[in-house]
Amino acid sequence: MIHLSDVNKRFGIGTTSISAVEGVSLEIAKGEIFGIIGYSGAGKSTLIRLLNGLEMPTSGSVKIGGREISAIRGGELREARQKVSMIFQHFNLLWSRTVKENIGFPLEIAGVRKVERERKVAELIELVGLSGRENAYPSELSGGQKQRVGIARALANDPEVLLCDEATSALDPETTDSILNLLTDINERLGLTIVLITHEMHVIRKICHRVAVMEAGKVVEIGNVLDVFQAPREAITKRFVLQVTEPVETRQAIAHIKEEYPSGSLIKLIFVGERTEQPVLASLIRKYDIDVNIVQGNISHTHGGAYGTLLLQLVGDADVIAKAINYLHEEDVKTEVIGSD
Ligand SMILES: Nc1ncnc2c1ncn2[C@@H]1O[C@H](COP(=O)(O)OP(=O)(O)OP(=O)(O)O)[C@@H](O)[C@H]1O
Repeated sequence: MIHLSDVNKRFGIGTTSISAVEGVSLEIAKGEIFGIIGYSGAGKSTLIRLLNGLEMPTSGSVKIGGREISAIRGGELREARQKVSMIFQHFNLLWSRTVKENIGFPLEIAGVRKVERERKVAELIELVGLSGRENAYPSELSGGQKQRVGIARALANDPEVLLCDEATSALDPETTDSILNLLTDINERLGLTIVLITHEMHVIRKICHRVAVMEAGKVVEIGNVLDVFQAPREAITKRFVLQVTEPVETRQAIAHIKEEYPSGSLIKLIFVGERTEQPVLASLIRKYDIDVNIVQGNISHTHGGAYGTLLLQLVGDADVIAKAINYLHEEDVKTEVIGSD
């Protein structure tokens, strides 16, 4: 559906030019939810703007549905752009228009007749769960409802690709989840390809099939979300994964435990897929003469399956602890020793 080949985008001229996107090649399949994560300035917005033809690459090729966006102009480019819609962090709604009128706006521009427009708007209002709010103005809506209007408006022209630019960054966690559920639902129902950019790993974990990590204009890591969670390669990816698996409180708790209980070993167990449901810990306690303290545990659900971590403090003879860790390996549970006396 989307094909980028060695795409570069530079801004400015001569020595003052800056490379916003550098040597990016990637393919996004039809119906995929693809996430691009990176810190501020990594080049995410520029990359997403290259996908809807708002920016043209300095070099390289950007193809959507087989059409070379960087090679077409005028009416053909406008038509290609209609196949790619976008939603924004701050919704970009028209404040003087009602929900209905905002959603119908792209249809009005496209010259769709009133009867047909009203039918389509009613269908979209139902799809995004805004029934009853048709005549409200944006100022009367919550953040989540505003984004629902943004989504409905983006879907009005039956796009093939939906680009989401930090679409949940201005929302609270609960509303974020409801919008992410809506995007998943739309992806499944309409087979829509979704490309989203974010700086939050939670968003990637919750809805994306694959993820690309961007740093200084380059894609430094790419893969299935579950694979990246299990085995992040780059330092920056590890930091993003920690956002979800080890929040700041956990890191503080680990530091505290290391101080309070300097004996034994502090280890992290990583469970993937079906392993998250097996009683490995109970067997460990039964089999080995060690004390086991549970420090923290959580399970994250991704599109590709479950991913869980458990932090344990093992206290006992060093060789028994080594045997216990070996047993965990035999049971296919990955471990990481965080500290030992
Ligand atoms: N129109 C422009 N002119 C000059 N420099 C630009 C332009 N747009 C982006 N840049 C620069 O390109 C780099 C990448 O910016 P970009 O906005 O794509 O990053 P980002 O990952 O989306 O960050 P953010 O989340 O803060 O928007 C930055 O150094 C930025 O200053």
